[in-house]
Amino acid sequence: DPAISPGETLPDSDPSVFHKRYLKELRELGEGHFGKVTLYLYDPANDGTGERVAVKALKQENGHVPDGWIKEIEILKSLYHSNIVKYKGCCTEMGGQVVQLIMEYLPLGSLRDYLPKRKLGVPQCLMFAQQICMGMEYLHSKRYIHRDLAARNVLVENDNLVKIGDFGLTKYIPEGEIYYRVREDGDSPVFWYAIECLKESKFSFSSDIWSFGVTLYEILTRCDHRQSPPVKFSEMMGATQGQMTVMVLIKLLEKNLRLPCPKDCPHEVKLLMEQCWAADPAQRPSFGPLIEKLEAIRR
Ligand SMILES: C=Cc1cc(F)c(CN2CC[C@](CC#N)(n3cc(C(N)=O)c(NC(=O)OC)n3)[C@H](F)C2)cc1O
Repeated sequence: DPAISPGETLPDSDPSVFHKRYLKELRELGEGHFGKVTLYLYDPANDGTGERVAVKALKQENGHVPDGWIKEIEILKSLYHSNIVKYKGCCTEMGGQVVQLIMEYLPLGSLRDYLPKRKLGVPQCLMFAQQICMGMEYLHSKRYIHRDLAARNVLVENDNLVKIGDFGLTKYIPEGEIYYRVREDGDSPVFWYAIECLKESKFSFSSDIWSFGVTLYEILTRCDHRQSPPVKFSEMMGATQGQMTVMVLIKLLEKNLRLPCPKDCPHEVKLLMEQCWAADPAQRPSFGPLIEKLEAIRR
């Protein structure tokens, strides 16, 4: 007897397996040091009725898949939270020598694309900030540190929902450890880095809190380019070049200079940002208490 009876269809293959031949490139969404994110239509019926997906791919590695890349895919695959972008699957090529990460597509893009156009009020900005804290609290609960929290990596689903959208620098912190040590790489987001990251490349849950403070600053400036952290810090530092920048930035932070308070920033929010930027990592709040504080302020 046939494997399946006439009229019966084969159960759909694994929905997390995406076939290269059905991925139709639409446009590039972003470019990173190690690869890029591209918008595709996944159209197996080949009639344009498919769904749009965001595909992250590494720049062509010579034949082998870096284990850090597999780690990033495994991390996103293991995360289920309303404030974290959804993993959809993978597309493998050349017998697994190239693996692409397939995620849900959020057409409104990142906070940096969205906020300058939408002119939201402070309560809505604080709601977004609170949702970032919820996603980050969940990430930390699984002992991951993000290491690249910034408005450019937060996606907008709609006027009431944002999601952390990229985990390119996320690392696991083993039980009993506090810090993750890395060698510096070229284009680190130094203006989002805590002082101990700049000085000793020591990343921790507390250094994510510092980056959240910078992200909150960005949200309150509505991601106005003229007030962006690189622009603002460069004004405070005067013109610098290359490695000098980090040294001058460290000096400035050691003198307890910080990003200025955005114009319509409530006083309690200013205090909250300054706590996130405490020189001593142990003095910084964690994401749970930040959620409560933001709840109290925005209500
Ligand atoms: C290989 C490493 C690497 C490559 C990169 F390009 C980037 C930078 N990239 C991150 C993903 C990005 C921003 C976020 N979050 N984004 C995701 C979506 C989505 N899922 O819909 C989206 N949507 C959108 O723009 O709609 C108009 N943007 C945007 F592509 C920038 C970071 C990296 O580590």
